[in-house]
Amino acid sequence: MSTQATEEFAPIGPDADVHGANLHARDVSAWFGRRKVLDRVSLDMNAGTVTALIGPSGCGKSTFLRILNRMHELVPSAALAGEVRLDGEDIYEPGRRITETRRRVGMVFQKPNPFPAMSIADNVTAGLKLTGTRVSRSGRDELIEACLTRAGLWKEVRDRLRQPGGALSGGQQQRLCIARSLAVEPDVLLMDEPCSALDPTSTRRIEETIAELRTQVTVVIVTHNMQQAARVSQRCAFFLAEDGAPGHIVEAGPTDVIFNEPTDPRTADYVHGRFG
Ligand SMILES: Nc1ncnc2c1ncn2[C@@H]1O[C@H](COP(=O)(O)OP(=O)(O)OP(=O)(O)O)[C@@H](O)[C@H]1O
Repeated sequence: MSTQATEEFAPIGPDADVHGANLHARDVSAWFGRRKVLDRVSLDMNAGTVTALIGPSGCGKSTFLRILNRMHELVPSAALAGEVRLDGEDIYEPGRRITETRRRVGMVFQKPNPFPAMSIADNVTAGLKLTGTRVSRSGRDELIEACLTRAGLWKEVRDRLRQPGGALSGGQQQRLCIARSLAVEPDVLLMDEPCSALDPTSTRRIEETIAELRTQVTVVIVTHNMQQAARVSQRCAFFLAEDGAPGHIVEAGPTDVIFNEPTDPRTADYVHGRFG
């Protein structure tokens, strides 16, 4: 598969104004009860970069993603080892507030999950209460417009901001969830198969949104869709869990290398659809 960047997903120039944080995982292992599901995963996810996590079902991609914003520990039997640094700071350092990490590292899930009865506008600002952020009425309107614009939804909803979020299409709901994540000004946006419940047109729209977000926030995306990984990401990590062993990274690097000249034959077999 060729991974030549199209004009739409062109590389950012050296002078581009890049926001977002650098996220570094070092030797991350994870368990559910006594079962080890991830083994010493190390990965750099840098600002200005969309990093795609790829690999067969059950190899630990979602678990790894959830470790990056401290959601893994919500499962009672879950344990982990290793280090995750957000711009150099250990997010698991004792005493660090989980809410602050979750504000800085947002998450968009597989199934769009807006508050269905809440208005589109209120959905965008729903996260502000959780983070204790206060905004004036005019500031709030500006924030709603800015976030919906960044999520690529503004033009479609600007005349119906008072309508419920649940009245939007699936693809629009997912962009509303992206807008809601952006409202708390995260440094990193984690996306767990954000398009798997969407039709091809909505998928394309979300991919355009990801391309636009790239300079604003560090993006890490789990996807089963190889074309999507090739289209949206600049770096890729291939996860594998072989014969019941815990998941690990076989190979990580620039997306065009992973797709066109990977080092490991298992990577080539996976990206070319020969297994998984
Ligand atoms: N809450 C949980 N309790 C126990 N085991 C779990 C839990 N969540 C995931 N697992 C197990 O951890 C392993 C990794 O799962 P994970 O969902 O991270 O894989 P994945 O690569 O994201 O899979 P998929 O692509 O199918 O979403 C799997 O064996 C799974 O069964």
